[in-house]
Amino acid sequence: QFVSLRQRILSAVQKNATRGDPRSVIRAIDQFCSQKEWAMNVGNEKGCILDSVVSEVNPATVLELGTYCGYSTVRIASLLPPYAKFITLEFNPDFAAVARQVIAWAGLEDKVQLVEGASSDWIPKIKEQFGIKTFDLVFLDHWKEHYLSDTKLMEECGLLRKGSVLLADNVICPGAPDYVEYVRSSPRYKSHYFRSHLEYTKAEENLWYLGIIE
Ligand SMILES: O=C(NCCCOCn1ccc2cnccc21)c1cc(-c2ccc(F)cc2)cc(O)c1O
Ligand SMILES: [Mg+2]
Repeated sequence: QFVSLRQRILSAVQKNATRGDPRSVIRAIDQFCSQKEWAMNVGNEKGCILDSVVSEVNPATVLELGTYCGYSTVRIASLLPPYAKFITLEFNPDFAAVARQVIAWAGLEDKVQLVEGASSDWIPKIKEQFGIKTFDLVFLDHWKEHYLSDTKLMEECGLLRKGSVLLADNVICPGAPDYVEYVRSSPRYKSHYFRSHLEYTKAEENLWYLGIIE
């Protein structure tokens, strides 16, 4: 009977990765998606850039918008200090169900809080629900047309501070032109991009790095 792509990704992890070994989980997903079927994980090339930003920021609080199968969630969680608080938000319950199992296979379920729902509903509730003042790092990888509105919403909710870093995937493909235009022209942000490629392809892509300067 029909097995969804997300289920095939989970099976590839359970078959080829070692329980409790995040790197083997990442490798298993990348092998499956480069050899068998494309999927919208951030991928290894952009993933290495993500790793370097997480290591440099060394965040105590992280928000990820867009869990999907948990690939970037595992990459980020495996680099966080023990006291860190990491919230990842997924809209699609089927993706969230797979992500929970991928995160658990990596042995990182205690490092991550996976929340199901829409960013516009959850962002205003994060402070009281999770006892978080501001985020040191935000990884945007959800609906591209919500990057700008959600960044403004995070500002309004006081979730960002001077020094907060926002990292956005897919600013070229599928693209978030209004977001790029807004942050580039705003004096509040210092922004630059890391040249890369769309996951598992040769198509040009950038990871858009954004530092809040005031
Ligand atoms: O669409 C993409 N991601 C978003 C998923 C839905 O996110 C929904 N979603 C997740 C939390 C969440 C919270 N609130 C609202 C919506 C919320 C996405 C798409 C592509 C892509 C590139 C080329 C193509 F030909 C086709 C697709 C690549 C990527 O790397 C992506 O990330
Ligand atoms: Mg993406």
